[in-house]
Amino acid sequence: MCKSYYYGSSQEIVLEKSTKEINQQLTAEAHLNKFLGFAQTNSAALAVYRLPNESKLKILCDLSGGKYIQELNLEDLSSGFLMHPFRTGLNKIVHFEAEVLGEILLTPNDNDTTAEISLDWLRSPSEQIEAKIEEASEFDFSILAKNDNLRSTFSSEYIQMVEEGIQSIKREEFYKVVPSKIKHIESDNNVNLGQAFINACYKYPNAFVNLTFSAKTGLWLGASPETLIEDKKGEYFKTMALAGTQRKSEKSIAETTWTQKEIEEQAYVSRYIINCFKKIRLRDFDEIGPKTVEAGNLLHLKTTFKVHTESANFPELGSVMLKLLHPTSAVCGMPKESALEFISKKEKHDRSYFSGFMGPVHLSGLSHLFVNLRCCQINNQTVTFYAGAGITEDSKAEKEWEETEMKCKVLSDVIFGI
Ligand SMILES: C=C(O[C@@H]1C=C(C(=O)O)C=C[C@H]1O)C(=O)O
Repeated sequence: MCKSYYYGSSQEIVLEKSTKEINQQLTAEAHLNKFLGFAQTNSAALAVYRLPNESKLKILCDLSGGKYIQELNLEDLSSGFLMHPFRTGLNKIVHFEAEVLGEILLTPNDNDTTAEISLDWLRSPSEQIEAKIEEASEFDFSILAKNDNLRSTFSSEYIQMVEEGIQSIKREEFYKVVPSKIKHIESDNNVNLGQAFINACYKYPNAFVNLTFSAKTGLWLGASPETLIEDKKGEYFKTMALAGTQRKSEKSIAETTWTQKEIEEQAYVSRYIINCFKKIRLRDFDEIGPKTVEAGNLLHLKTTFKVHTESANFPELGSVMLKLLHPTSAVCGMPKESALEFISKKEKHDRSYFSGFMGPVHLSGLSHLFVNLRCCQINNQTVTFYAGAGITEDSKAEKEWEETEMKCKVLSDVIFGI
């Protein structure tokens, strides 16, 4: 067995494949379930993810269980995975160090999850840890928190919140707000997380599919369509304005039409991003869109913003923009402060990591953070789905409720088939 690891600076590791493969007899889902069991029994933090349109999934493990970050400064972080809640306070920013890194190649159009799949180490654990992963027992859901006092948001409550949002917009308190809801589904603690993750990878090829676990953040599964920042060192910086939602129909993407309400709703997000650029006097960027894009069974409007880092001469652009962007008007509203105040007053649940952001940092020169959407938290006996919808003056409350139902379905489909 030959292992070869190439480390760059202390902050950054350059990923090179080692030639060692373990346990050829396992399927991809079985590998993932073993890692989950290992992380739980050894108090480690685990992030499994598949970047949009990639065929490889990455497994990242921090044996110390991850660290709390008080003040987020992207440049100070070492190679790893970042989890940031919607609002800090009760929930904290947590960084998982890339101590152990592996990858699995998912073959295209191969829905056969029973196929044997090899795991390649990019950063290998010790022999002792490897043995522990191989021997790991099943993940025990009954050790997770029991959310007895939480219940699903009623449609009547959500509709009332939307109506109140529309009234506030008419009073010119803000232009746009994004109220969210939660939906609990009983699980009997029999969710096959590995299988749900692999299903999501095949079903949502252009999403950021993620499965994370740590005692500090809990257990989350998601398939996000939205980049918050993509920062490729010395090359480019990207962000996107994603908003406006409709169900995918028979029509082709080119034939899809949008109403004034959706066009305006998405334009607010674009304008918000351009305002952030203005604040730092950045004028030289490419603006691509708005274009119609698919996100599972839904369609959105998307504008991509790209900055060539070298010509902009702004080495800390990623960090600076992250602070300015979050929470964007795609998940909060515009102006940010008054929309946030509305959300804090009216929503009865804690958003936790939903509509926060997460993703790999400083891995092969790339930090790619996604807005945590189309996600759920898995607890003891329940799975909690989160979804929101952008409200403008022309919103129809019942339609917005239906939109949140469709968004919850993105993940409930891969977990429960409903
Ligand atoms: C808030 C969510 O999604 C966001 C809101 C959208 C909208 O209001 O149309 C569309 C995409 C996302 O930016 C969610 O998925 O929960």
